[in-house]
Amino acid sequence: MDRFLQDPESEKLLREHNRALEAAEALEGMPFKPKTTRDKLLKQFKFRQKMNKDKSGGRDSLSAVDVSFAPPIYPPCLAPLKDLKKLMVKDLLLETHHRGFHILVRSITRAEKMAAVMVIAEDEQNDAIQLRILNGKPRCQDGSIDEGQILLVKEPSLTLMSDGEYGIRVDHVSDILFIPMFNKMVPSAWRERLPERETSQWTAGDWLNMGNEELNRGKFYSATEYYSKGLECSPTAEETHYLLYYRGLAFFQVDEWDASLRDLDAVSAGPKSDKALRGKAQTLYRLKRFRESCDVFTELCREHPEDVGARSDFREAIARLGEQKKGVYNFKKMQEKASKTSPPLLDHATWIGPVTIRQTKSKGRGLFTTEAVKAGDLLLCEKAFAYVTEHPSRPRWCSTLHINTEMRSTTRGGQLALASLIIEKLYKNPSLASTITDLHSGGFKQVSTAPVDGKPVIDTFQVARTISLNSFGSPTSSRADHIHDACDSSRSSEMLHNCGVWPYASKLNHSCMSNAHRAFIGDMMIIRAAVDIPADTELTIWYLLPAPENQPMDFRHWGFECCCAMCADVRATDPCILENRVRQRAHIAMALEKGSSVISCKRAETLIENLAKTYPRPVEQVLHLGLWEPLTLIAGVYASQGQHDKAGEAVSQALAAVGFVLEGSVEGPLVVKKWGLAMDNLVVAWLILRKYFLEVAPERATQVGRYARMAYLISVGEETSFDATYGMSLKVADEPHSEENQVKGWVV
Ligand SMILES: C[S@@+](CC[C@H](N)C(=O)[O-])C[C@H]1O[C@@H](n2cnc3c(N)ncnc32)[C@H](O)[C@@H]1O
Repeated sequence: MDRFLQDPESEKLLREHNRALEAAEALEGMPFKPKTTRDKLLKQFKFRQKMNKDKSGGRDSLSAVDVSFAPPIYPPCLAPLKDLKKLMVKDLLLETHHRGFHILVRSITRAEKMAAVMVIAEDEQNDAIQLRILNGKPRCQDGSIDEGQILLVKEPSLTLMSDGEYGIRVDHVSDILFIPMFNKMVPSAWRERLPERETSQWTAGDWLNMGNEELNRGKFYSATEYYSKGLECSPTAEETHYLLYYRGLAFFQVDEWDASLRDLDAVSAGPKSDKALRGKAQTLYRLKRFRESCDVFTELCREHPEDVGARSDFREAIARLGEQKKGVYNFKKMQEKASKTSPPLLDHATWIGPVTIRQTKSKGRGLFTTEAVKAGDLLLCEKAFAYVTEHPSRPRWCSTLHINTEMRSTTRGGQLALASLIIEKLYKNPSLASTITDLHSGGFKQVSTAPVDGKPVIDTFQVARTISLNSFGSPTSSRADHIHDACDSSRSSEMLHNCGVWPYASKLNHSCMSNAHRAFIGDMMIIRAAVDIPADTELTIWYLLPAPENQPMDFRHWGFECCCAMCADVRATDPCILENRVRQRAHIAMALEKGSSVISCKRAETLIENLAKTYPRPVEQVLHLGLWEPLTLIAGVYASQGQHDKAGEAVSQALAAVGFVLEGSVEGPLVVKKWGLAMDNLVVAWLILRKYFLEVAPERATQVGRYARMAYLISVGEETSFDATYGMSLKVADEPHSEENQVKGWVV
């Protein structure tokens, strides 16, 4: 999740922006009289380019002071180009959306990529203007627009930019068209490279050669335009074959898999048909259509057994199909890969387990079990549809700051980048659009998604709203997070510096009394049952961790109020009692912080008893969540003193407070009859209990150790790394107590 900033600096920025915008709005409809000349605009732009380059250590400026602001919501242009009249820069009106018009310009600088892709462009009358493309860069995957590129903006909006200059702002990717030089709309004065009289005589073969030249130069978009033109010029069967084949390859290179597949599908038997088949299989793989990918690989291997290179790709496709069908993953390898790859994008398939999407009574859709499952069972393992990383070590000045004047908020974080990534992916591959448009969008009024001028229409604001309701922050791996938490209980949101969208898991609703738990390995989300769950039961997760002080949880961002027993109880509880709980917890923490003397432990015990009295209702009716932390804290202190009986007693009480029902003890086998909440340091709690059993009934300790593993499986998503994480600690715990045996960081 993005971080909402409330520091004075951000507040000031928001106020200044609001003032500037109000002043700008007062000028709506006034003629645009540029206060900055063409030369000055160019000079300012070049200065900014240099500053960015310096800040990013000489690399081109993909990072810099990124400030963006969300304008009032407006829909993308739905009109075809033929219905739009042409405008010049001098015709533009301030703070106006020029519905029914378009403007044709030529970039006179290279693009600068900050929060937006920015260029200075001129019209045919040499009037220059700043142009900013936000939320995606469909034609410039590296954020670059070459000098001389012809651009057409549909229904342009002239508005005040964050730097105080007026410019054309493009929020919807479908509102900007990249016009090839040979297009008839391009004025002859701008056609330096390809005079019209020349290209009008070209044959399909000429276009093919020109396309190949562009392909070899790595200008893939440009190449596709030449091949497309060639296909319009009555090509021979052989030329058609090559035009489609190379265009398919070029589309593949720029991640336009829908178009690539269409072309490679149409390449019939003939030269390069083995390569076309391989390209097709790879494209289907990218589209996660693993069954079809395997079918094409099978055909390829049958008809071209000499193509040994295809076999390793085929093996990967088979592995993905296996994951998709059976839900069997090599979690150990996944952990290794996630720890070594940045961003941690893992090449794995999604497995949908015994779950299905159904309508709930009051929460929209939800995810339900299709059969009874046990705590720890895998329910879903999903690959992120889109995922971005914002490293916390990234200096403040190069992190995106987003000002939303309408929502009156200033945020910093990855959601803006995530929205851009998704917009780009959908624009390039319309077949994927419904994955996002089907998600809950909080009642956002959707525009028609029918293509216009042969291109999909993407509403940026709809995607942004959907992302804000369906994306989640995530650690690079829950294991790393788990280790961090166990060593330092002061949980920091800075750990959640990645964010992504997992469309299937997005159907999970929240409950503080959740019965499922999500974990991450890179961009794979792993959902496991946190308790035993009957068939046909709605699964819920935590959107936010339940507050231990039992303050009412704030879900206004998602537009609901949690109705779980704990939240209902908090609402019904006298605020003085809630305040008392906060005070008691602070006193307990202070008592235990002061050292582990007998007196401080005794005082902490008394305070815990007092805290317990603030929960008048029995735990069967409402959990005593606020007791968990103090009880596990004191258990850790007792364990470190070798007082395992007291430690075991405190853990048993802590488990009961969060809903665990244990049966048996020293006399009989210890069995979890009912699982409670999947608390963060549950594993450590079980390990303290295990140590107690090692002292009093060693034959029971193994079972308790299994529960520790189970808690780890639920929390981290997999169990294979348990020994590496806790092995040393367990070994130490099994030995007689001594000061030196404490593994730094672990409380066991
Ligand atoms: C990520 S979506 C969850 C799936 C959603 N219910 C759907 O129909 O697609 C988040 C939205 O679900 C709804 N929601 C989630 N948990 C809820 C709860 N405990 N009570 C009411 N609504 C809830 C809210 O509308 C929230 O904005």
